[in-house]
This record gives sequence, structure tokens and C-alpha cells, in this order.
Amino acid sequence: MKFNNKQVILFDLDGTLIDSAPDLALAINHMLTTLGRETFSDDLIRSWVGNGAQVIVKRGLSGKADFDQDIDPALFDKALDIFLTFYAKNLCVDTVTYANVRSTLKILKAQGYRLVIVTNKPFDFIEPILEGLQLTGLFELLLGGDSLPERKPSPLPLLHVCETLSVTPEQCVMVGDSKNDILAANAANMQSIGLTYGYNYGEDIAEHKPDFVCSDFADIIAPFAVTNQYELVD
Ligand SMILES: O=C(O)COP(=O)(O)O
Ligand SMILES: [Mg+2]
Repeated sequence: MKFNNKQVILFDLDGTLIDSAPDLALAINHMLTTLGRETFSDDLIRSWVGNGAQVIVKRGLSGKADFDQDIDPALFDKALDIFLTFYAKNLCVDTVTYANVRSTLKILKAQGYRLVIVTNKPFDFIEPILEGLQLTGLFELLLGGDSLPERKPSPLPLLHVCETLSVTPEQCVMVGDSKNDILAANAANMQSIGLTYGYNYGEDIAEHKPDFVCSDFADIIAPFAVTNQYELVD
């Protein structure tokens, strides 16, 4: 099975293009240390990534994914500020692109596909990370978790991409590591590819039934109509 008539590919960022969990963990633990609280393992914090900055800070303050609803607002504001300030200065310390990401994106772009990022990460962090990891000049549109009133799993950012680029959801594919990406795609009536190596709260992405499941970023090319010979050089 192949995709038909696709023009635009929407990419999630964290857990899909980049392994940002080490730096998110560093920033969460810096916030907790500054507030005199206990820190957590990178692995646990990795399972808290996926719903944007505010939620990961609430999970850090609560020490669990299912965060407390009654966090003191003043404490939360302080924690969020410490986290964002530190993370902004430490975006690419240990963050890397996953294998074959750069080369695969270049091939898809050279084939005429229009590439977009739809992340739940705050918008202001996207460009510095793309610059830090030599991923600039590839994407036509960037949307962060704070770019619109709703973020994934809402279909709103995906539908916004369609409207902005004058395409229909049927002409697009959402590529992501998290159920938020697949749920947003389903709600937008868009096909999707799920990547197994990302975060997804420790759950199997296949459970959410994306149209394709890939364990290597290079494998996302297979369902697209790619005509020329190409070589993967990251
Ligand atoms: O930063 C997050 O919480 C998730 O970001 P993502 O949507 O790029 O996976
Ligand atoms: Mg993700």
C-alpha cells in the first residue's frame, strides 16, 4: 500500500525528529533542584514528554504523569519560569537528531513534498533547535504548542496547516511518535505514520493504529511516491 496524491508532510518534533528528552530532563531537574525538591531519572521524565511545557512542569512538580490538579499557582508560575529560562539556554546540550532524519527530510523535500513542523513544544524553541541541529531551510511552516488556542491531540493545528498551505487533509500525512499525533491526525481526517522509537508515555504507538508504523525514520519514505534514486547521507 502507498499513499496517494500527498503534497504536505507534517512532522512532530520531540521523539520524532529529535531526541530532546535528555535536555528536557536536565531543565526539569534544574527547576526541581532550584526549588529544593527531589529530582527524577531521565527515563521517568522521558515518559512525561508530549503535552508541552506547562504540563511537563506540572508532572515534574507532582512527580507523576497524572499530575496533581491543586498545584499552588504561584509555585507553578515560578517553576515554569525557571524551567523555560534554563531550557532556552540549554536547548541542544545533549539533544540530537535521530538516525537518518536529515537525509530523509532532504530526499522528501527534493521530491517536491512540502514539509511542516507541528509540535506541542513552545514555538520560540523550534527555530533555535533547528539551527542547532542543522535542520534549517527544510520546513515551510512551524507551529508550536502555543501558536494556536489548542494543541495536539486537537486537530486544530493540523487543520490550520491545511488552510495556510491551501491543501486538504487528504493531501497531507502526519508523522509522529505519540498518540497525540495519531489522535490529532484521525480527528483531522488525515493519514499518519507512527514511529516506535519516541516517547509516547512508554506505550506502543501501534495501539493507536497509524496507517504505517516505522522503527527507523528512513522507512517513512517507503509509502510515499519517490521516483529518483537516492542515497541516505546524514
Ligand atoms: O514538548 C512536548 O511536550 C512535545 O513535543 P512534540 O509535540 O514535538 O512531541
Ligand atoms: Mg513527539
